[in-house]
Amino acid sequence: MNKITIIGSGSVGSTIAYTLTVQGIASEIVMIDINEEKAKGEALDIRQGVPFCTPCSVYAGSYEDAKDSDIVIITSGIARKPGQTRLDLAQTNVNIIKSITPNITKYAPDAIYLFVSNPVDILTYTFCKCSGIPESRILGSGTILDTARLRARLSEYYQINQQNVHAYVLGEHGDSSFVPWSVANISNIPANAYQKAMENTDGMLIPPLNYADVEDYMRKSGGNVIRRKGATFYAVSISVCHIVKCILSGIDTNMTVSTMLNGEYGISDVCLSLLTTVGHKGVVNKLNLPLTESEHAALVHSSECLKEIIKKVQI
Ligand SMILES: NC(=O)C1=CN([C@@H]2O[C@H](COP(=O)(O)OP(=O)(O)OC[C@H]3O[C@@H](n4cnc5c(N)ncnc54)[C@H](O)[C@@H]3O)[C@@H](O)[C@H]2O)C=CC1
Ligand SMILES: CC(=O)C(=O)O
Repeated sequence: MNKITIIGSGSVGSTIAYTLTVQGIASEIVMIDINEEKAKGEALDIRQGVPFCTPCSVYAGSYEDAKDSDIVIITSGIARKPGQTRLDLAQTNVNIIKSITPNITKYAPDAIYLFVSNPVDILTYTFCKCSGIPESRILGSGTILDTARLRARLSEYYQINQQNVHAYVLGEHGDSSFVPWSVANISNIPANAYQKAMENTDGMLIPPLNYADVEDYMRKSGGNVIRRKGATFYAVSISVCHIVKCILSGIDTNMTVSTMLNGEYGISDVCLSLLTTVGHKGVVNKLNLPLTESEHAALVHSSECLKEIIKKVQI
């Protein structure tokens, strides 16, 4: 029996509920929203498709209904508008997190908390500071979405299955994110050697990968989707369901998610994404990747950008 509570039944929250249901990941899903009618409508719409899925009870509820949840996913807040940065949203969404924290922790003190609302690193940090929940049970989806976008791009570039692409985005889920290319590989071939390896095997000629262009594509992906359809919710929901699936499976899995740093790479008191082992009880370990000097500097820069925001918002 896996019980998941989702706070916020907007595009992201309801798509996560739908995806969890279709993938048969949860047996009970509670949907909470300040707009109760919206939560009821979304839950009903999903529930009416359940006869064709693995049995799952999906319903709109109150905080009390979150009792005994294994995982609580937070998607409530104001979505980023075209042209708006994630960080513009910071104070409004910090206030929402502070208002819901006592309500949800009262009923689900033992849950793992998974943040999606933006700015996700700042909200994850806020919850670490004000909830009393152990840091090992608090994570933000962080750069898992950016990592998925990077892998998608590399897979398109090399025309190879995404499963063969092992590359990560670290730091802020935002403008200061970066790719540690020194640890990126395609089927265990370092990213900078893969193009040569392809030429050797089948004579295909493709230009060498332009790292800056790929990172630019990755960082602009969210904005490009929002410009076209007003919001992003499918890729993030699939990414969040991957995290949930890994937690519930009990098999430790490495992924890029946002957690509180306590001295890793010399950085403390900020939440950002590192390659992190996530398991049944939440955060198991943060991997100490052998970053180059410039990659380490990029990570420190990202932490400083986030700390600037933390200084400006009232937590
Ligand atoms: N971390 C990531 O990779 C991504 C994060 N997001 C973020 O997810 C969040 C949600 O996005 P959407 O679902 O598109 O927005 P949305 O506007 O469709 O839904 C937000 C929902 O939160 C609810 N809400 C607001 N205040 C609340 C409160 N105090 N208690 C309970 N519910 C409350 C609203 O009624 C609304 O239904 C945004 O902050 C967005 O920026 C979106 C995509 C990717
Ligand atoms: C909205 C957002 O954070 C994204 O799509 O990356």
